Amino acid sequence: SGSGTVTATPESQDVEYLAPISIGGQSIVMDFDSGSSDLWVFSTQLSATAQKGHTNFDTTKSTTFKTMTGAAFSISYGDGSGAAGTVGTDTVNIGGATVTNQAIEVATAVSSSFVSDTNSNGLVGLAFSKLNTVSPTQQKTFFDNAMSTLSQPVFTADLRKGAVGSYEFGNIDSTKFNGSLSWAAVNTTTGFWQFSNSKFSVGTGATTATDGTQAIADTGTTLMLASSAIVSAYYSQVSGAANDASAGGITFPCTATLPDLNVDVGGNYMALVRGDDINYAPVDSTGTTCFGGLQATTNDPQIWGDIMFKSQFVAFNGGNNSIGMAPHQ
Ligand SMILES: N#Cc1c(N)n[nH]c1N1CCCC1
Repeated sequence: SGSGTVTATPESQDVEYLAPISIGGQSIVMDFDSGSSDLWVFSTQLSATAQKGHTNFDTTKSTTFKTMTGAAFSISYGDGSGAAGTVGTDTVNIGGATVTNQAIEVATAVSSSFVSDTNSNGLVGLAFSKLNTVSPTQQKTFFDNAMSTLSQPVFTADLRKGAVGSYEFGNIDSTKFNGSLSWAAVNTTTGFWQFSNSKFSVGTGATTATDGTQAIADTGTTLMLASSAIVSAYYSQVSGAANDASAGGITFPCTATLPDLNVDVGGNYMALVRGDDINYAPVDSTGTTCFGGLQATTNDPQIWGDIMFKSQFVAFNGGNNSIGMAPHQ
């Protein structure tokens, strides 16, 4: 109902951005992910080992939780991580925006990377509901459920490099970006917030066309995974950049000057990704070699994650299936 805003806090090295939600009155810090569509949470039904260090949702302590008999979920992510469990409904409140019958996916098993990341206690999936994994009856995302009662059918991501930002539902705060938003059509067939990317330029260089590539806006991915055309053109302008097998991707001297990257979004907006944001982090404590925030993927669509969000304020419009961007204020 109305609107709601929560603070988005980066984990160390901006690996992911976490925000608090309330489930049946229990406050739980979650990873907000515009690249998936399940709301699942650590629970007291997990093994004691898995629960250790986490906030674990306890269905027995919620007076509003209702079991969804016979329902189950099982989700696996591109990085090999995953979770599975049972399903119920409860009241979810995110910064004031409330859904009373939200499907809550109660984890009974989670993969090791989730267990070890004790800052995060589950995910809030914000992609389209067609990707939700609940069976036998697919469930809707929080945003899908909230849309009809939000002041506007939108949510926004204001993510910052090494600093707190915000997620907002139902309102677009124009004090958070420069100028006006540029809107692009979203292709909803894949279930992602997917748009066309037809060209790019590096620094002040010439614009290069890309043949019909697409990209998704994915807050649940740390880096910006782009086509090899973009990535090779970009790093050709960075002296000392090279693929570094031991680091698992392209690295460069931490002293390198990184140009800005301009990427087309939907054919009518060149989104600037700051070179400074593409210097992701040193690969080790010596601070000599740095890991690129821009890495190559053969995946189509490309997966534009948090590195892009650090330069661009992003609005997701579920009313007309469009995505809006503008440089942060
Ligand atoms: N891999 C991956 C991935 C993605 N593309 N969006 N969100 C992801 N995860 C959320 C929690 C773990 C991975």
